[in-house]
Amino acid sequence: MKNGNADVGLIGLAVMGQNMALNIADHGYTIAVYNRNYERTREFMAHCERAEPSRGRILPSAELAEFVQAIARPRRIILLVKAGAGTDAVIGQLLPLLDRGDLIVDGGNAHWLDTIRRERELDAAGFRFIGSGVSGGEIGARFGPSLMPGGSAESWRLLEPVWQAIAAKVDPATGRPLEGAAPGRPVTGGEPCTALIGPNGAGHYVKMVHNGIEYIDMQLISESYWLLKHLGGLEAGAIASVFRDWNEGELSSYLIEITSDILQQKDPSGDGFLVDKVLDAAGQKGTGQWTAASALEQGVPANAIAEAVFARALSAMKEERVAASAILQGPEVQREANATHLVDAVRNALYCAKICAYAQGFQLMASAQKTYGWQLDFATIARIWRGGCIIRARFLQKITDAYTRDAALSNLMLDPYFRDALHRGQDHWREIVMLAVRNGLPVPALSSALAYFDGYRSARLPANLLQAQRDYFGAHTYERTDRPRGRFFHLDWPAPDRPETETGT
Ligand SMILES: NC(=O)C1=CN([C@@H]2O[C@H](COP(=O)(O)OP(=O)(O)OC[C@H]3O[C@@H](n4cnc5c(N)ncnc54)[C@H](OP(=O)(O)O)[C@@H]3O)[C@@H](O)[C@H]2O)C=CC1
Ligand SMILES: O=C(CO)[C@H](O)[C@H](O)COP(=O)(O)O
Repeated sequence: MKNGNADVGLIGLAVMGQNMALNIADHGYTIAVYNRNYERTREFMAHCERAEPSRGRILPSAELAEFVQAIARPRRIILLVKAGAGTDAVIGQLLPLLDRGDLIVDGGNAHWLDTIRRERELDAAGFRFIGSGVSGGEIGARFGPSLMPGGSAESWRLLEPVWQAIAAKVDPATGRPLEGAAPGRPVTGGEPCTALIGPNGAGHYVKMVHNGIEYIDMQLISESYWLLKHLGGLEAGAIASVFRDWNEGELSSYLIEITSDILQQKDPSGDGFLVDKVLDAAGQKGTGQWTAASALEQGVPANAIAEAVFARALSAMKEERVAASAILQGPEVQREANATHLVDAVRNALYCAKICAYAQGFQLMASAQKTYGWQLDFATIARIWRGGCIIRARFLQKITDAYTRDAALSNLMLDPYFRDALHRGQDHWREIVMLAVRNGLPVPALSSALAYFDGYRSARLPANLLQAQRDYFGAHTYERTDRPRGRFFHLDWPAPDRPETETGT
């Protein structure tokens, strides 16, 4: 195949692809672009002509073969197309046009098992493949996303300069994102929010867990808003101010910041605040569900993350809930007299639950790495989440510090900083969950995170009875507290004298 001059190629010019192409061009690379539907390419180029200083470095093609020919070898081709069948279709069309050694980078939200399969198949056919998580939405793709690549070290060497250039940048000491990028003027300096996560599907797995954490973070914030609204009697504009204050402290994060902005938005087509008119039915595209399913498969108690997925599912049953609300009764909501205290207590509850949510996400990755033969560096993962991605937060610096102190930390909650924060905040957290329960306000994320905290810190749980029940009806055996672990016993429950036998190890 002919060899062109473009440094990089990109396929898929929907919101993510357009913005990443511009980001790459702003960093001085010449980039060939292609989209299945050429009309989208035409509209994109028209926009570039109007408004983009780097337009001269963007080379559109109407035909896939022409696009491939425009790229210098070994080619680096980024896919930002609909995950799943769309990605396989594009790879299938590309392969006959490529040369051995060319690199395909899938930046979509792919399922990690698909990425493992694609990497194996492409490697066997002599091509290179990287599955890279991309986070930050439209603005991140444009001015600096967090990038989580998975693939071989050899493939990474080809991609690394581009990924390091376009990734979000943070101040290495404080972890604060470097702001101020504009079209044609990317930020300079700072530490890039990207690193090779591991081989094959590791990058996409970590991106999936990022999204699982995103789900629970958003659900916790939404529950906090709901409590301030119903128990505190605060209107959206007042809650926006509360979140603005919180964004100055330990809760400071992109999601808190956008929440404040959303809450202060007036309805553009009516009276009052927009948030009060947005239908309470949340969508989802699958990454949260994959995270919860993976946690179940791995046997990792990521109950709060799963609750966040279920909470979206329950919200989507809007008509059924409306019908049920006329039949099923709960308590009358009693307003809290001391709004200042309520705000403080909710802030502490949110922070404590957030610690648990991240602890669950990191425990899940720690388990998955054993299953898939990866060696994940959790300090690095936290480091590259400090900027660019949806869950970026001041908090991520604390997680980086925790895993830097102890790379083998078994649970984030055990790190001294987070342990002390949980100890400080738990009284308020319990108070808030009790208040919510007493008033019939659903707080699945705040309460399941608390159950996780209490379960994890319990030396003994009622599973003694549960295991005895299993032995009773299914001869599933039990271990004894007065014998070493790994020795199993069975009681002959139906026998009149109920003898106990040791069944082996
Ligand atoms: N939106 C977001 O905030 C984020 C998205 N992502 C991921 O990035 C990827 C791109 O996302 P987004 O920009 O939102 O776009 P979409 O996920 O909506 O995908 C649309 C793009 O995929 C192309 N496409 C779909 N099916 C095919 C096919 N069979 N063959 C060729 N092209 C196809 C479309 O081409 P056409 O115009 O011809 O239909 C279009 O360019 C997705 O995998 C998404 O999961 C990752 C992080 C954030
Ligand atoms: O990856 C993303 C952000 O990190 C995408 O915005 C994704 O679509 C979010 O998931 P969902 O649509 O299920 O809310």
